[in-house]
Amino acid sequence: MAESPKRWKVTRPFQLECGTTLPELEIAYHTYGQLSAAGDNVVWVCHALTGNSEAADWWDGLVGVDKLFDPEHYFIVCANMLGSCYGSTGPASINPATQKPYGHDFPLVSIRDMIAAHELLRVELGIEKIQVALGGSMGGQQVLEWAVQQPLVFEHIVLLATNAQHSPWGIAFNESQRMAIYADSTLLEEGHPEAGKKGLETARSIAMLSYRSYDTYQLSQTDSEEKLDGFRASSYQRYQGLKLWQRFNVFSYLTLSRAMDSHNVGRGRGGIENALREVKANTLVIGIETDLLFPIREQEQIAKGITGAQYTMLESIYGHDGFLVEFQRIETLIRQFLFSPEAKIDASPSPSQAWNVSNVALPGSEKF
Ligand SMILES: CC(=O)SCCNC(=O)CCNC(=O)[C@H](O)C(C)(C)COP(=O)(O)OP(=O)(O)OC[C@H]1O[C@@H](n2cnc3c(N)ncnc32)[C@H](O)[C@@H]1OP(=O)(O)O
Ligand SMILES: N[C@@H](CCO)C(=O)O
Repeated sequence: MAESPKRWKVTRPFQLECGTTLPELEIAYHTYGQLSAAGDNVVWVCHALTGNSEAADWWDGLVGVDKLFDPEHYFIVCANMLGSCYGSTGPASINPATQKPYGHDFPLVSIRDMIAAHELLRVELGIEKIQVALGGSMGGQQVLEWAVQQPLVFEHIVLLATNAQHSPWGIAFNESQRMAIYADSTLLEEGHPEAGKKGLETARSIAMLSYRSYDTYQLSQTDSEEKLDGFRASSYQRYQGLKLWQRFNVFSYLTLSRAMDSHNVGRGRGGIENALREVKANTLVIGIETDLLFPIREQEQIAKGITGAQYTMLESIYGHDGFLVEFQRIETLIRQFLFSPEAKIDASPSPSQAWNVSNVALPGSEKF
């Protein structure tokens, strides 16, 4: 990370939905800009599974000087989610009871627990209203859950490539990744320098198949010469696994994938439709045509359930990861939603474009 997050320690016990209590809580977060005297310039970004609180880094097309969310005008907050490994309390944190990292003993956390932590921080920062909250994937799950819980806090929400309840399909992907992690016999080996490495690498490789699409692989990983073995797509899978291992904690990965599975805004609220009716924010829902993991019918369901919500679909070859990559087109959609609300964003998906594959360059494709 280019800039270290701020850290706020909550020294009282933090009750989790599963019934366990964390004796204390630390929240790592970034802020950009200043809260206005009227408190009317807050933008809150929720990051996705392996993201962090440095929104101006991983979403630099949207957050930063001269960007849509410019710190000159907005007070932008992004907090590392509970259970992650980028500064907030998670499996890599020291368990006060043992004075050792929680590791595999870290309790089950839910999306609602993450929102409880965000809520503590919101109050600590003196924020009463959030003008715009936005997030994709697991970040969108958090924003939606929060807007259901605290309808009066939010003016606008933007939900990208997300859902109201994590699907059996999504849970199955997550379980397959957890199976890969547990199949690595080094995972719980104390003192092993690379405990869980092979498992996490394999999990990321499986996950990539759900984040991209046939066309992304076709475009970036087609071999230029005929061969029997040693294909580009194979080395890409291995590299993506290694890259995650180098920046992530395997126990956080297990924790966060379980938290994602727990997501259901309808739980204990009489179902999803009832829950979505609670949302009062002006809402924009963005789906990605090629998203295999959170198919667009999930975003259509959210948009149909929230009164007055607008829905639009992005045509993109990036699949689910499009919410991290297609920031220019996302910026245009959000700008229109926020500043030209009278020009309704087209809610009906337009017919698919035929992609001219030779014209599309993917990051990294030139190197292999
Ligand atoms: C500390 C941190 O970095 S946290 C960063 C914040 N992270 C997040 O917010 C999580 C979400 N982000 C992501 O998931 C990703 O970063 C994305 C989706 C935005 C982009 O994914 P990327 O992996 O960067 O892009 P892509 O899939 O095109 O892969 C490019 C990489 O694969 C490499 N690559 C491409 N083809 C091959 C191949 N055949 N074999 C081996 N490596 C390959 C490229 O050289 C490039 O490597 P680099 O990342 O070291 O430069
Ligand atoms: N690429 C994203 C996918 C999950 O939305 C991540 O690693 O967080």
